[in-house]
Amino acid sequence: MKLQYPQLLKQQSYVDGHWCDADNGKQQAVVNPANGELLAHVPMLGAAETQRAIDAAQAALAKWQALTAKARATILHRWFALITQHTEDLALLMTSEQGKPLAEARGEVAYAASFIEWFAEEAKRVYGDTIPGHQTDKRLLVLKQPVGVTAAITPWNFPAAMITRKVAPALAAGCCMILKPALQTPLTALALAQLAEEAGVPAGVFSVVTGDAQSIGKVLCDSPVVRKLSFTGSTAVGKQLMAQCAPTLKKLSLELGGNAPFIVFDDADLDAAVEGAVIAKYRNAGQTCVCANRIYVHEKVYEAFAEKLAAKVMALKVGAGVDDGVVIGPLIDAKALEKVQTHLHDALDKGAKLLCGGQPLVGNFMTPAVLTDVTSQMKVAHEETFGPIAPLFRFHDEAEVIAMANDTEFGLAAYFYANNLSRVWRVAEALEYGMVGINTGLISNEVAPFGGIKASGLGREGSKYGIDEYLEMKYLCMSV
Ligand SMILES: NC(=O)c1ccc[n+]([C@@H]2O[C@H](COP(=O)([O-])OP(=O)(O)OC[C@H]3O[C@@H](n4cnc5c(N)ncnc54)[C@H](O)[C@@H]3O)[C@@H](O)[C@H]2O)c1
Ligand SMILES: O=C[C@H](O)CS(=O)(=O)O
Repeated sequence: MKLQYPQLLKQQSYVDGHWCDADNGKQQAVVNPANGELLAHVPMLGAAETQRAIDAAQAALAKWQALTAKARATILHRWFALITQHTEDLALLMTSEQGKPLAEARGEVAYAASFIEWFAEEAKRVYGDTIPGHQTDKRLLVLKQPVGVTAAITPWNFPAAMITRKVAPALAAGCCMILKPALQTPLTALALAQLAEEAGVPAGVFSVVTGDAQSIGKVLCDSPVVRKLSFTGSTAVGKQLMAQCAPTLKKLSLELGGNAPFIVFDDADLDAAVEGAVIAKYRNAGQTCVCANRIYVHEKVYEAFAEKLAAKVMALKVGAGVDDGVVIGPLIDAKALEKVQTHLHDALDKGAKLLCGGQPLVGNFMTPAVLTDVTSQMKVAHEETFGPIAPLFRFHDEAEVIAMANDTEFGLAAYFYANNLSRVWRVAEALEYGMVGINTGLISNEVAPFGGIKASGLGREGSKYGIDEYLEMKYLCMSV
């Protein structure tokens, strides 16, 4: 992996402004999911080092939150500029450790940077309120103040954006943050820390602790100094962390699993719907929390849609993310591939038909698949597949498909294609999800509130709402 700026390949954790190894010298290998190549080693930090990161954050907090919002914004804008300047290196690091095609990795770097730019400006708009007094001698005010020391635990599928979507609002609000990135993708996180240090983020304000998830997570959850935890990952782990945070009553943001329905009505623009389905289904090889997990197509257009989708899917090039023209990279590991194959064969065993793809290739690769005649009896209907399989279900009317779309514990994202305006409003309001894409398969950006309901989590990231997750409200009642 040849970087233009070799200082971005970090093989140490970043605690209290210092690059460090684990106290016991333990390390974890980082491998390329496309070919199993050893990329680097990172330290396996544990409880003691995590506690030091918390202590450093507590020590740095007063000075950091005392800066003006503009002063914090200036540092964040410098961080944004450095990330943008080093896009190629960050994209190569990301593709090497996570597998996504370079074009997607470049896009994620820009997406990740956009949260820093957005919250640099939001920092200056943390407004409070004055409230008309309830008595003539009272003056009432509301202040917004930073939560304090915060922690973040992030997944492997978006190694940059899931981090900046947390760190940016935290630092903008005047908080400090300790981050534990996924073990599979620490290099991108450490490179972001290198650039944060170069941008002038003071020691202790932002630390990156790589290592054993359970022991690091326990220290972060148990510490009364840590006043907030922001987690992105599976619903199962999210529930566990929520329970671990209960004794210290932390503020929580949970961005969890999904099971997105993608509905094609009979009045949809079929070519647009196919284009949207390809993006919503196969982005990041289907390893995205907002991926279309179930595709419902009206019986009148089912065959035409299936044929058009299969033609597009068969043209998607599969291969290593660094290779030209590759659209579908490897899955993150053999276990992920096995789960996707299990979903595929479960559906086939229960009567689904394979229109194209589905073949496992050498290593963690498989060809993107389209399944037809899928029913609610199959695993793909109820579990998050997290891979490149498009299961097509038939439906006959609006009420039926709304009921099927909502028949899940999850509530993150949903999509539908239709042109009748009354139907668009009816369906948008009836879908039980935090986010709904209408005639589009790509909804994620820094300006809109990202998040879900039910088993998909709590809170929102990005948008004007995202910084509230890192603020506390204080009411002042003043006698005059
Ligand atoms: N809602 C969203 O915005 C969003 C975004 C990306 C991924 N996800 C979800 O994440 C899942 C895939 O990502 P994943 O496999 O990394 O999820 P995961 O839950 O296995 O891991 C997520 C993070 O939690 C850590 N972790 C795991 N067990 C832990 C524990 N006991 N204590 C502390 N930390 C622990 C992991 O090391 C990793 O850093 C999918 O369900 C996907 O839908 C959701
Ligand atoms: O996996 C889900 C992430 O949130 C990715 S994105 O925000 O939808 O790009």
